[in-house]
Amino acid sequence: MLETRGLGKTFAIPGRHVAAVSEVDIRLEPGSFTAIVGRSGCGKSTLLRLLASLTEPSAGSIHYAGGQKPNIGCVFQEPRLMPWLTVARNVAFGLSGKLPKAELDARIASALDLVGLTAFRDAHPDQLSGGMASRVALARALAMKPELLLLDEPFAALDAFTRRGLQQELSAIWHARRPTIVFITHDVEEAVLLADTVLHMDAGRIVDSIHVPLRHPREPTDPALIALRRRILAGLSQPVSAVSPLTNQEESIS
Ligand SMILES: Nc1ncnc2c1ncn2[C@@H]1O[C@H](COP(=O)(O)OP(=O)(O)OP(=O)(O)O)[C@@H](O)[C@H]1O
Repeated sequence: MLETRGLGKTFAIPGRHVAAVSEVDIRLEPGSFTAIVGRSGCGKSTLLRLLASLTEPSAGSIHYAGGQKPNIGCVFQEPRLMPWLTVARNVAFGLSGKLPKAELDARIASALDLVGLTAFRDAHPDQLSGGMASRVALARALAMKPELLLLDEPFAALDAFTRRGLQQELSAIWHARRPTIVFITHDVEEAVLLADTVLHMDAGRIVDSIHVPLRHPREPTDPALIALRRRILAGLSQPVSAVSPLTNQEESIS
C-alpha cells in the first residue's frame, strides 16, 4: 500500500527546532492493521498527519503502490461533526458534489449501516451520545471508501463499555472491507486487540515493531493477549534513549 523512506518532520519554534518525526521507514501491506503506541509527545499524531498528507515532510518521502495515492479516510479523537447538519449530511460531508446523488445516497446508507446508525440518519449531533458521534465520524471516513483508514485515538474519550463496542465494530468493518488501517492509541490492550502489527514510537522514531499472531475475534481475557500486552508495556516503560523523549527531540538552532 505504501512505504515511507527516511520520513521526518521538524517544527521550528522560537529558539529551537523540534524533530517530531525522524527517519521513519515503515511499510504498510494492503489490508494490514497497524497500531502505533508511544508516550505522549513522541510524534504519533505528526506521523499520522504525514501519512494523511495533511502536512508536508521536512525530510524523506512516502511511496504509494502503483505510484498512485490511495483514497484516504481520517478519524480524529474528537468527532468534529457540523452541529447544523444531520447525521446523513455529516457523513456526506466531503463527498457532496463529487458523486451522482444516487451513488452518494448509497454510500451514506452503507456507511450508516456499517456503524449501526441507520435509524439516526436525520438526527443532529446534539441528539447523539459520545459513542454515537464517534460512530458518525467513522461512517464519514468509511463513506470515502478509503483504501487507507487513519485513526488518531478515535475512542479515547469514550467510556470502557462504549469503547469495547466500537473496537468490535471497527474490527468487523476491517474484516468486511479490508482497508489498510493505521490506528494510534495510548492503550496497549486496544492495540493488541485490534492490530496485527504494533509499532512502538519513541522520540520521533519507530523503535520496535511487534507482530500480533493472534486470531480474530480476540478477547481481552485471552492469556496470550495478556502476555503480549505485558511484553509491549515492559518495552514502553524501558528508556529507549538515555535522555527524555522531548529533550532528545529538541535541537538548538545555532
Ligand atoms: N504544529 C506544531 N508546531 C510545533 N511543534 C509541534 C507541532 N505539532 C507537534 N509539535 C511537537 O511535536 C512533538 C510531537 O507531537 P505529536 O502531537 O505528534 O505527539 P503525539 O505522540 O501524538 O502526542 P500525544 O500522544 O500527546 O497526542 C511534540 O513535541 C509537539 O510539541
